[in-house]
Amino acid sequence: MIQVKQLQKEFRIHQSRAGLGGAFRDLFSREYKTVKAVDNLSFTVEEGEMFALIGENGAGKSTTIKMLTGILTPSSGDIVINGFVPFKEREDYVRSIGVVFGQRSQLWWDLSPLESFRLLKSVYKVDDAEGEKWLERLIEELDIGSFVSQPVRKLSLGQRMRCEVAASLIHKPRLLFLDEPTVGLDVLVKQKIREFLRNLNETENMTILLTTHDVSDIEALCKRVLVMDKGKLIFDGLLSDLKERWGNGTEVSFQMKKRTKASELRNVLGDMPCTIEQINDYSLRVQVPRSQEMLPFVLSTVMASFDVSDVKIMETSTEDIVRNIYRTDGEVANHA
Ligand SMILES: Nc1ncnc2c1ncn2[C@@H]1O[C@H](COP(=O)(O)OP(=O)(O)OP(=O)(O)O)[C@@H](O)[C@H]1O
Repeated sequence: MIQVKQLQKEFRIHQSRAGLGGAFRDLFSREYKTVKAVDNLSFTVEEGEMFALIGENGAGKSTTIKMLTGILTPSSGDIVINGFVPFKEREDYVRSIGVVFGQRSQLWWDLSPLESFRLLKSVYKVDDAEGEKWLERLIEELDIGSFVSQPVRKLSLGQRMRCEVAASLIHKPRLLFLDEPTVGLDVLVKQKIREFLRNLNETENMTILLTTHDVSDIEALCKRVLVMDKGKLIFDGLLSDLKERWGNGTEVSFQMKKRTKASELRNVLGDMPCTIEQINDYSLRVQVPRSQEMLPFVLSTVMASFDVSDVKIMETSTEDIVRNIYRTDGEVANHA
């Protein structure tokens, strides 16, 4: 579905000189700096994959999405998506993709989403009977029926975002790009959008690419993750591998029925390489290393030896993982 080979994008940025004299000199000769926003990016994606592109601010995610959607022309390298070269065959290509930019709207502000949907239907020349059935399904699954006839400017962010997702899918594309689709939304709306996307991927085999800063988006939706840093791809693989290699392990909190000291827990866990922290007289936190087999052992040993009233298991967040990758970025280049 997607083939990207040695993709590069450079921007030439004007450098302003300092002070009044500098501004005066700028009038006659300008200084420029070249920024490599995307640097030698290569990856392939099969039809029906749902994957995430992550990285810190300025890593090059938006520039990549803009090249993949045909908005920007690469400085060099190749992109072939669904048989099209995006920036060369834009008109035909955009009929096969849907795009949601979390920060920008594709709905008409003074019209209702429903009117925008109808306009988009005629822009994309969507077949009427089938298109209407598809639209009904989008309205139902995104649960937007109760406000789809109100002007967009009167909708809340969460309501509008669900309408944006519907608008991007009016022409039933094979591929959907979402740039920060859940930014600023509350938990319930996030959940609704995620559920919808999962269902779309399963029932329509739609290929979905997501960029996000919200780690729970990735955990809920994607097995595969691409991590970018300073324009380069530094990891391409399973989220589970990413966690195994760069995660901090698992944190388990035990709430005890009786007063329990960290030293008592240490006695039963023996030489197990985990750290134990006393939270208060009745609760303790155990940091279990990455190895998968250790967690069941810690849980069963502690439960068998103490009167435990509650247990909470917390996995390392993907944000921690990305931070860990950045700390060792010299080493990770080999894993992309
Ligand atoms: N139109 C442009 N002109 C000049 N430089 C640009 C332009 N667009 C992006 N850049 C630069 O390219 C680099 C990558 O930017 P990009 O927006 O792709 O990052 P990002 O990973 O999407 O970041 P964020 O998470 O903040 O959106 C940055 O250094 C940015 O300043």
